[in-house]
Amino acid sequence: MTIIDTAELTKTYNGRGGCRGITLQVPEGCIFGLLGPNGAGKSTFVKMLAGLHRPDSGRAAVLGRPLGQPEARRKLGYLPELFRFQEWLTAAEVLRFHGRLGGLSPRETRASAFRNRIRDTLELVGLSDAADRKVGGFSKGMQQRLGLAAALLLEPELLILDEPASALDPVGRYEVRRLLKRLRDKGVTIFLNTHLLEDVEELCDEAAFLYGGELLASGPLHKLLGGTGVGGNAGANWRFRLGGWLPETWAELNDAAGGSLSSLLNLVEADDGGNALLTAAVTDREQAGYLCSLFIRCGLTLYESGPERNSLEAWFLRMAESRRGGGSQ
Ligand SMILES: Nc1ncnc2c1ncn2[C@@H]1O[C@H](COP(=O)(O)OP(=O)(O)OP(=O)(O)O)[C@@H](O)[C@H]1O
Repeated sequence: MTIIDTAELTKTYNGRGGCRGITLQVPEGCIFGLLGPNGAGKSTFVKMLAGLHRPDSGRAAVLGRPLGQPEARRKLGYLPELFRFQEWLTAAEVLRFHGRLGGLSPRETRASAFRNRIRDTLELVGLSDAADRKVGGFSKGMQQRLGLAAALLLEPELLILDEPASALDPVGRYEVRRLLKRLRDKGVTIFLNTHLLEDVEELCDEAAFLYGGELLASGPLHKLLGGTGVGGNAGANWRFRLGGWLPETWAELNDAAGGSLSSLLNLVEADDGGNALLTAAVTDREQAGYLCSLFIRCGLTLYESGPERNSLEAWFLRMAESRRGGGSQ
């Protein structure tokens, strides 16, 4: 099922800025990253999805229903880019208030099931100890965690997060990444607007790139990166550091793989000590895992295997540069 489906969606501010003609599909159960430089139109697009901005033109459906319909909004969790909470309330009280905003009756928000839900949600975002503290005394990172808790509170099917980790320290970012992966595993679709490319690289199955209010590219991440030829070989997006490499190793690996290796794998460098760096254009993690098992079967030591670092950054810069070169701005 397509969870977000837009066609030529447009919103400008008195004819300026915003975003124009955005046609985008987000499949169910994925983490989708929205990328683009400052002022690209990302937040404008996200606000339309969340029902906060009315489009000037175009069509969109969220969770199978037209934008802004209460039925779809009930299944949607939203963390805005700029949030402010009632400083005089405690964290638990803020969430109870969000329960009311989400359509629960006063009785329902006082029920023990909902109190437990508040407790569990605060635990999910690492705020258990702060449940009864006033939000006015929270650090920015704690407030962002509370914002995430508010978005998660009513167990949404779609989570729209506008810069969810911008105020978090490295541990907080790691925890949020882990939480988002767990939610995806449970079937929640996550739409992520972020400048943190390492988060996109690690989390996102698909992504879109906005520039100057227009959509320049969208699709599965490995296809987007592959299309630009970023990396050691055309489309390389995975790297392996190996030990025990000998001059005859390549031929052995190729035999073990049935002769199909050169279209997939690229030997970037190998030294006399047997250390080798290889890159590959893999289509998914399973294919990277297959290569790892191949290396081990051939007696190599696998020191490192993971996404090619900075490939997304290189892609991002190229996309922005190509557009600037094209004189669109
Ligand atoms: N309320 C507003 N009134 C007038 N112009 C606006 C308003 N909100 C956004 N814009 C303009 O629309 C364009 C897109 O802004 P938007 O905030 O959607 O971009 P963004 O990609 O989210 O940027 P950032 O990464 O800096 O948050 C910008 O040129 C911005 O100045």
